[in-house]
Amino acid sequence: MTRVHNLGFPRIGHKRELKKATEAYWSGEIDGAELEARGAQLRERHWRIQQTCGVDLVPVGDFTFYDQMLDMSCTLGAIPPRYDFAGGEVDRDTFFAMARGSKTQPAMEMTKWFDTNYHYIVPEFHEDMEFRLSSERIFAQVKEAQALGVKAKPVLVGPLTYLWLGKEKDLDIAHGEAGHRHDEGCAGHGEAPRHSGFDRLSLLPKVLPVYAEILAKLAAAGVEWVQMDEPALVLDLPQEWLDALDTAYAQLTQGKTPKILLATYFESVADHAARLKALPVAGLHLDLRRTPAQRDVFLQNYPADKILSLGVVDGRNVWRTDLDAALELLAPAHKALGDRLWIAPSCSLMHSPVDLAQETELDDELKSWLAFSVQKLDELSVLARAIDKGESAVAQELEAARKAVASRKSSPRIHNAAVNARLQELGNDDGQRHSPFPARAQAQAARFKLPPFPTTTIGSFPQTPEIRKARLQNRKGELSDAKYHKMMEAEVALVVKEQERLGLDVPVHGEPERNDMVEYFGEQLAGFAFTRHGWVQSYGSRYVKPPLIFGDVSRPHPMTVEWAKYAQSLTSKPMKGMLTGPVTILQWSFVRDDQPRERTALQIALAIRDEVKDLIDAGIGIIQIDEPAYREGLPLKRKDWDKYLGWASRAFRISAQIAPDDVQIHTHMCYSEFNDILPAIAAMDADVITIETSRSQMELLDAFATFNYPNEIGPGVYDIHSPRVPSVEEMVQLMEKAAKVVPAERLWVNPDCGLKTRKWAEVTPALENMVKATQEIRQRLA
Ligand SMILES: CN1c2c(nc(N)[nH]c2=O)NC[C@@H]1CNc1ccc(C(=O)N[C@@H](CCC(=O)N[C@@H](CCC(=O)N[C@@H](CCC(=O)O)C(=O)O)C(=O)O)C(=O)O)cc1
Ligand SMILES: N[C@@H](CCS)C(=O)O
Ligand SMILES: [Zn+2]
Repeated sequence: MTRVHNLGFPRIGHKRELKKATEAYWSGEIDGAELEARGAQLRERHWRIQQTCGVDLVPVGDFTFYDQMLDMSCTLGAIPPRYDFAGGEVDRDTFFAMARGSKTQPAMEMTKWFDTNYHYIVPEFHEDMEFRLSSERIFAQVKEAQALGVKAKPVLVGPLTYLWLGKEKDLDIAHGEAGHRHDEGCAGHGEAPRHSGFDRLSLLPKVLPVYAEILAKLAAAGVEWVQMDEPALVLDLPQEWLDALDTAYAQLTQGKTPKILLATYFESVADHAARLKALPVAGLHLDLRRTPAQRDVFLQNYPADKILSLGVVDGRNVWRTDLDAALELLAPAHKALGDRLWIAPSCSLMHSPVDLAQETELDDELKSWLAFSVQKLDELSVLARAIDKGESAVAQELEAARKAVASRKSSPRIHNAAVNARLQELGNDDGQRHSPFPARAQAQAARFKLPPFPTTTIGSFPQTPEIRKARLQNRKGELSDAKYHKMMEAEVALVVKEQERLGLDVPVHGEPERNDMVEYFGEQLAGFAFTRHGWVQSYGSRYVKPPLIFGDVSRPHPMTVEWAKYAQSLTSKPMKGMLTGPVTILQWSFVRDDQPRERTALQIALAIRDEVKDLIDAGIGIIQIDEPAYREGLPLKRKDWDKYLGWASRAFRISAQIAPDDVQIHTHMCYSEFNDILPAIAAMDADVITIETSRSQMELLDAFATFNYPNEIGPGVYDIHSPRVPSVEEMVQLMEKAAKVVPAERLWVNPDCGLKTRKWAEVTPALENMVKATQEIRQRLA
């Protein structure tokens, strides 16, 4: 029999119960016992759903109150000394302090999980670190599952991936003497200082005994299979790390342990096929959605003592699976492996929304094209029955899938001749602006007459509970469109007035009308659909609802122009228009899989270009096109980088190209490390880039200087992920540091990112200080 298993189920709950429970706990509304009870309820519900869908082996340990990497750090006792962990079991307060910071200590760093929009808590390592089993959570959850009659397959982050994704830190940082406190809003900061004399791989011999202890305990608890997630294997790992894989798994398979399923996903591991086949583990999992070609490489001489799990249902996207194609992909594997073939989603389903059944507002046709987590598991069950009992046993299901796939292919909703004609017309146009940067800079200086070190912000101002509540009431029909619009206008007026009072040189409208910087645009563009409940976790208790790109993209009407015009009418200063860029919209949406991403990006670029034109026609002279996901879109394998960076920078340029010389185009980036892609950032040719740098103390700018970045830069001087108000002196110092590496006439002053997650009580004094710091720096340096 073909076994169906799952790599992970979304933990957030159908109605975001996890978010509500954790936030209620943080605010003191519920106590720890209630939080645990709600967690247990969610786990039970999710296990039952998976059983009902026919999953034979159910993942356990995929549930966490914050992040699976943080759970692993707690299990291994990898607690940075600054949290004063006394040993024993890691308590809840320590766990959340590591995630979000405490009154006295900064949180741990957070960064992107591979090329997803999920962020994990980065393990911190120091040379003398000791590891010790410090959490019983995984064992307790296994027991909980077993008591419910669930066949549990515990999931652990494997030792190689765990170490690879962590960072060496100086002990003074681990002790909390450096760095700033930040809260749960912190996502993906710049490169943390690395300890030069120590390599985290040297910790492997210390970490393995704890893994061995965990495995032994799981075996004693009657566990048959453990899933070890080793997605780091899809990256370009150094040779010594690959060699360490052999050592690690040789050690972990000694003695009485459960069988190990080593899971890889997000890319191919075909380059390591021989090594992986020779590992003493009991099975491997491959992501065939990303790279179907892996199948044959692994099937060749696949060891007779191993099972092979094939991920044929996409865990990262929302489209219904073409079951015929999946069966075709599985047929040779079944022939070669028989019952040693397992099937699964390509990766954990935590990157997919929970249940399509909740989407009562989507039209039937579109809905028939989709599968969320629950439906994906149903698809696997159909595939298993088709393999085991023949296609006639699931004829109806296969026919329904066939119809849906055919309807999606041929639907007139997908194709828009005008969009394709525009792409055709674009030809190979590289999107260069009319004049090179120096000429543009001159025209812009003459038009805007900005002072040296101009001050600005990144776009959003606090999204207050009142704003969110009004939006919800409007959606429910309890607040009319007119009243909602008036409320948002009042907010814009308040934000503009506050910026005038503060003396900011380039104001923004504050983005109060936007639920999210991508979803807002997705809701207005043709070719996009949006869901009511399609949330996925972005980090901790922060979730996003990615729009669905199902067809050719175009812009039926202006999206931001009225807001920008209104904001401009309130001030004589140049109002900065605010757009999200094509790569970020692409990256943070569920994208169509029937055409290359590049083509979809270009379509979005043309839609954004239309908006840029309308903003310009409305008199807006400065326009920011945000690209925080530019780095995240980078392929996981270096060999694929150039191709991506070529089309990504072109898509950005195409969106901005229409701007005449005296229109200043800004872009903004955050949440990533940029040093390795500076030429591609320069190739975007934005007049000004505002970029996250304050947390790394402007380290990033060294790279900008070395590369001789040609255009203007606003290195963030205020870490908006922290509630802490930076002092004037601190920001002066950061600017002085910046002015040492970038010519003063090319520098701007601004925060690291948007202020939407902050409170006014933090924002106002921080911006006051930022303006004071600028006045000082002008006196000293201008
Ligand atoms: C910059 N970041 C973003 C990423 N991806 C995006 N798509 N968008 C981003 O901004 N990736 C990298 C980072 C990740 N950072 C964040 C930061 C903050 C959030 C966040 O705050 N998420 C909110 C949901 C935002 C949203 O869509 N809000 C809607 C709906 C609000 C809502 O839940 N309403 C409730 C009722 C609320 C009430 O009564 O007060 C309801 O509908 O039931 C809106 O504003 O209308 C979150 O809450 O998690 C995400 C990623
Ligand atoms: N304009 C957006 C960018 C966030 S990355 C904001 O200010 O929130
Ligand atoms: Zn940002």
